[in-house]
Amino acid sequence: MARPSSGLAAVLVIDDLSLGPAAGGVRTRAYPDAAAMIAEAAALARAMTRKCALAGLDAGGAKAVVLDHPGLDRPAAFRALGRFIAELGGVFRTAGDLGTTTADLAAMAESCPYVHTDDHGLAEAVARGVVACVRACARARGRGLGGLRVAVQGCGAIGSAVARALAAEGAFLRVADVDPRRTHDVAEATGSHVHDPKDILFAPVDVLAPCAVGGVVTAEVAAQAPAWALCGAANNLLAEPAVAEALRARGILHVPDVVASAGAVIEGIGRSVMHLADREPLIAALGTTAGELLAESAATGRTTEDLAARRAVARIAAVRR
Ligand SMILES: NC(=O)c1ccc[n+]([C@@H]2O[C@H](COP(=O)([O-])OP(=O)(O)OC[C@H]3O[C@@H](n4cnc5c(N)ncnc54)[C@H](O)[C@@H]3O)[C@@H](O)[C@H]2O)c1
Repeated sequence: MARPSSGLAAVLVIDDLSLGPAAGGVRTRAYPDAAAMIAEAAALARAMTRKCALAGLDAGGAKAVVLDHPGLDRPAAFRALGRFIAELGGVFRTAGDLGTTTADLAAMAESCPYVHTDDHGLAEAVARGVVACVRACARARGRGLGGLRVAVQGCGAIGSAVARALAAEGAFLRVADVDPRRTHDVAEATGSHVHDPKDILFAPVDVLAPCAVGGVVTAEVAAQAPAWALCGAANNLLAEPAVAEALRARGILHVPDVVASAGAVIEGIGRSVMHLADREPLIAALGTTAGELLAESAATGRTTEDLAARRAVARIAAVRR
């Protein structure tokens, strides 16, 4: 959609509605062209479909992306986007994502009841899910979280919550952000070691927890990272599908991000659509799902990414019958 007067140029992809209304955040970025916007929205919407299906939510997947550019009149643009989403009548339930501010969400919510503006507790919900999944990796190696060495990439909303939650469980952390102030604040709050953001994924740790941007786990990371587990909250972590097999072949335990990062959507959809008084059982179940995927991968030789996708497709197919 485009609203030239406000500078709004946005793409909304609704991937699947079989399980319920489609959930997905609004991402705001300086995309190079329309094709890049469509490609990212489609990939993230598909990931949301799988994330909701695997988390046991009555929701499908979607994603909106907004072009960040010098001519963007943010209040007017996000108000227009809110009106557009309101016209859809509730098939798209949204919240924040990278680059979208609290003020942007508030502007959308002026005329749209389907915007989750209260981000209180969402990052902590993601962090509890990540901790449950890191615990599943540690268990697979006969370990606990105490003394586990974890590298956390990104010290934003999610990375800082993940670092706090893992430190509280006794893990030893290395943290890195391209913003040194954020790194410093998180390191100080959690007693963590500050690591160079350029090579945090090659740090000498047990577990990598990328919580910044997607696409960071490249073939080179899969081939050379010293870590034996990968479990982060950034969406669409793998740079390309083939990386999943490279990780498996090296024996790196990989919890797909559609499982590890589901805490926020469980909190949001669990509350607003499913009216669950207590969302914790679904968040705790992420760790169970992670453990099952790791065990099934070890038994079958399939990647956890492939097994997770199959599980999601099977749940959706069952309701379509
Ligand atoms: N916010 C949510 O509810 C939610 C839920 C699930 C998943 N996620 C995903 O988690 C990730 C982080 O989201 P957030 O809300 O914390 O965003 P954020 O903008 O608060 O934080 C992202 C941080 O990553 C840093 N960063 C960017 N590139 C980096 C790099 N190469 N190395 C190190 N640091 C880098 C940024 O400086 C920033 O501090 C995103 O991929 C997002 O899609 C977010």
